[in-house]
Amino acid sequence: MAGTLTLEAPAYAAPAKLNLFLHVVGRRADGYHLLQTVFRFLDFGDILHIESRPDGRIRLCQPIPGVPEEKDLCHRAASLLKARTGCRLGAEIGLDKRLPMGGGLGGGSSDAATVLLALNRLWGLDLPRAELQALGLELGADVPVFVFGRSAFAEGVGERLQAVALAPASYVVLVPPVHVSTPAIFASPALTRNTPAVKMRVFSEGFGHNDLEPVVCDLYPQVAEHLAWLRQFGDARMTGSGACVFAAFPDRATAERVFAARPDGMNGFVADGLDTHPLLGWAA
Ligand SMILES: C[C@@](CO)(OP(=O)(O)O)[C@H](O)COP(=O)(O)OP(=O)(O)OC[C@H]1O[C@@H](n2ccc(N)nc2=O)[C@H](O)[C@@H]1O
Ligand SMILES: Nc1ncnc2c1ncn2[C@@H]1O[C@H](COP(=O)(O)OP(=O)(O)O)[C@@H](O)[C@H]1O
Repeated sequence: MAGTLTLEAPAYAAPAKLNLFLHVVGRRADGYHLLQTVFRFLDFGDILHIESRPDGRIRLCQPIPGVPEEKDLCHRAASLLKARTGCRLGAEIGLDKRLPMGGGLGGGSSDAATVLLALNRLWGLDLPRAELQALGLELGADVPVFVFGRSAFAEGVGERLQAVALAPASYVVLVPPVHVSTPAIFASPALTRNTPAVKMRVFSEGFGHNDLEPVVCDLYPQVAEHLAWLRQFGDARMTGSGACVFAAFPDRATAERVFAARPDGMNGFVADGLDTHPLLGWAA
């Protein structure tokens, strides 16, 4: 890895998430949408290398092309934690970006949560999980669930979280070659915002739908095409505000077989669902 990170710099996982369903149940006075969703983590994601720096500087070894350093969610997470705690230490952060950006897989949010969890310990801060979740919410609506660390039913804008048990599953995830703007989809007049709210005790596979999906499919026919292909094999859905689509399979071999049958030029990956975030034990 380039930069000044030592070869021993430990690696921290930043898993992808799927929204198994995503209902828009209302709108807040500030324009943000009230959602109901179930988040599931995957055993595929970005990898971060993080070390504490004694000089107080926060430095990204390999900034993402096109994302200014001060806007990068890793940098913003470290800066926010430092500012709120008055910590004098800094951080050296290397990011091995594997997740497509703006794909609805929560890559940037997951990176931010991993930085919060890792630096909380590396800087010896010992903030409780709930405080890290609240800091995460200032960075983005999807950050708290990654700090929460368990498969979750989420409400509000994603900050009210309740753990749910999910059956083991392997997922085929397809990555259509388009970049969907989350604000543009939420702002669309075509978006329905009145799916009735549900109470969730147990999640059953196949429940619900994604209210953002028809809006994205209208604007980006490639997303509709990827969904149509995957629907030959299972209950395919879009995750988040897209563009990625996924379907669940009971075992890895079946998922691998479906993925191998995809047409030339269709990209994606196969991943297993996780029950807990790899850094779950890093906050109390
Ligand atoms: C749709 C979801 C579902 O998990 O995922 P992604 O597709 O982004 O992964 C999230 O709610 C996205 O969360 P996140 O990506 O953190 O969004 P933010 O940066 O907080 O918001 C981007 C913009 O989208 C709109 N927005 C976002 C969330 C929400 N509940 N209502 C909104 O109206 C707002 O215009 C906001 O300025
Ligand atoms: N570390 C980061 N990784 C990914 N995206 C980032 C990061 N920091 C800032 N961003 C910005 O956040 C946007 C959303 O990225 P991402 O979280 O990957 O998508 P999504 O919210 O659709 O799952 C990107 O288009 C990018 O401009």
